[in-house]
Amino acid sequence: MMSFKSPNLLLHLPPSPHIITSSSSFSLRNGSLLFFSTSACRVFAAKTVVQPETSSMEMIKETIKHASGGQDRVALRAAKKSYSYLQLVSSALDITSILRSNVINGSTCLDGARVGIAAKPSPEFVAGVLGTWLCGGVAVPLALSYPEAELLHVMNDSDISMVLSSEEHQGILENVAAQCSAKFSLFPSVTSMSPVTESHEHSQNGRAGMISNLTSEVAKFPTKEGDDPALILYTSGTTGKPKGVVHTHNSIISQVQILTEAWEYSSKDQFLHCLPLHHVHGLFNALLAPLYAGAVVDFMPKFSVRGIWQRWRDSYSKDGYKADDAITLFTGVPTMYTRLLQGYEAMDADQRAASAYAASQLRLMMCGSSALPYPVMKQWEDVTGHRLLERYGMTEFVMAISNPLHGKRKGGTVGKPLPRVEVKTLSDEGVEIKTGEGELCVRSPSLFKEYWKKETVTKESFTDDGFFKTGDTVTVDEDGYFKILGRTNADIMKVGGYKLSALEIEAVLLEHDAILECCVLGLPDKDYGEVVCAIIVPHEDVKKKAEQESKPALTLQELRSWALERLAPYKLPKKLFLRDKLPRNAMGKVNKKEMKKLLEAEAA
Ligand SMILES: Nc1ncnc2c1ncn2[C@@H]1O[C@H](COP(=O)(O)OP(=O)(O)OP(=O)(O)O)[C@@H](O)[C@H]1O
Repeated sequence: MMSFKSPNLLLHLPPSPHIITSSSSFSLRNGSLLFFSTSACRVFAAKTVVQPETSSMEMIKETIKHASGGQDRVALRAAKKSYSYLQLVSSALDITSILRSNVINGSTCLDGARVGIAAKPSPEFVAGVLGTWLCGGVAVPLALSYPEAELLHVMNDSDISMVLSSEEHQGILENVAAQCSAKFSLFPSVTSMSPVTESHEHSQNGRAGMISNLTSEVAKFPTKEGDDPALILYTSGTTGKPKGVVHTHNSIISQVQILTEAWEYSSKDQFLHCLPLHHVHGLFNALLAPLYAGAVVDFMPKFSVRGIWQRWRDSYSKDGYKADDAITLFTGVPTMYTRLLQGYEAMDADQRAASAYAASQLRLMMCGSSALPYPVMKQWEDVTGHRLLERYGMTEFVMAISNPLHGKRKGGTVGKPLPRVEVKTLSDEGVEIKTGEGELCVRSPSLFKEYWKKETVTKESFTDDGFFKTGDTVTVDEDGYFKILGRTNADIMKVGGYKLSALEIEAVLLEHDAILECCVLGLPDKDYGEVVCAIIVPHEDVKKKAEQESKPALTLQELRSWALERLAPYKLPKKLFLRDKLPRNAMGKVNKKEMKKLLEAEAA
């Protein structure tokens, strides 16, 4: 019996038959099965739940055998072109040829060799990851915003054998590849659908031919187990130097199934995607899980406030019109919603009405990666009617806790554990606690395997019973909803005898009319250990008015007397810095460790 390592080669073929063989070591229930075909191939999604250690070669072969009929479905949209599941798989197979001839002299298995993927969100990126998995490699999505030195660190650390790059990034990547003795190739371009193929139904004979090609092509690839590495993602480095987080085929398939189930992703969904792909938010929540469910992913590679509102208005209009390619799902980091609200406020009355209506028609809007400030959540709800679904995740386990799709979404919390995710809270002494503040620990089928080449750090990150220690301080409310108080070593300040959450203070300060953005952190103090310090970006109009009057947009005294009614005295900021903007990374996060160093240097 042939088995295959990549459960992630998932494409959608409706109407999909139920595929169960007596010889299969898996069962098909509620998820979806991604599925590849030959150069004339296609990816299918069949509802399934994969048991651990299942090989997807079996599923692919069985799916091919039973597949019949159906259209050439759209998987992706990018730059006004559509790409079918079939075309993606076809390109993935082209990529296997490049990898095989460059990395392993024509043999079939990369055997865990690392392949750097350098492309903006595009069909090339997806085909690159799928092609790497298909021939036994480990995909390493590269951060395109990284300067050369950081790219070199990541590529040397993960010991990359080959880089696949788009033309746009050829200059820098060819150079870095040469410095770390990795092979380099440009992506072959992915053919887009013509308007004819977009609506064309393949004949039964045509499909039979494709399926038979697919079967023979796929059968040429080697067996790998579900616990083999499939993906290395580098952490953002908020808490230290970026570490390579190794995910396996099993952890990936588990996560996409968990998300599909929790948020009811389906083939009826169309996801507007505008996040980077080297972080879990953009890669799993907005790409792999929707593709697994057979949805369409619509790439907008650069976040654009105007572009997003426009895309929603093109999807729905107040006279009841709904476009065929209407967006149903959206996810973003909190700062994106802040910017979208600013864009909304700058519109005239008619455009506001049209925009608010269009946004209200989406099925689901989600938020995460950092704390969603309550004022932003409230304003978004007032404008669009959507209470944002806030969830909590991390590179090491992707998503673990979420507010519900149906049921109460509680502001200021991230909800409850997702299906099949176990959590516990440990006190400073390492004892499990049911109330009060402590470190969140997570055990889930989506947990990573290890930090790349960091055996000791990996070991230290887990409890004896296999829970991953997140480094985040949390509390649980009376209904079992989790509240993230922040990174223990960056957001939890020790002031006098108190442990204070910077995130809690930030949420309150953001309610001040003059404050657009803020960051709270503890600066060293000889009397109190640390003092609360607020770095504030004032609203543009407040800033302009203050400039005209030759005074600061906000003084520490004004801030403290306003906050006195809302915060305990020991939580009031003792230092205030006004800034034009906050230094944020690709996921909208402020690196507080870096920020502290800068402020300390400034104060010295
Ligand atoms: N909804 C949320 N509310 C508050 N914090 C969140 C939320 N979602 C994610 N986070 C924060 O983001 C962290 C995970 O992000 P990521 O894995 O990118 O790590 P990082 O902290 O940004 O970088 P590094 O691991 O390199 O320090 C979580 O541990 C948590 O602190």
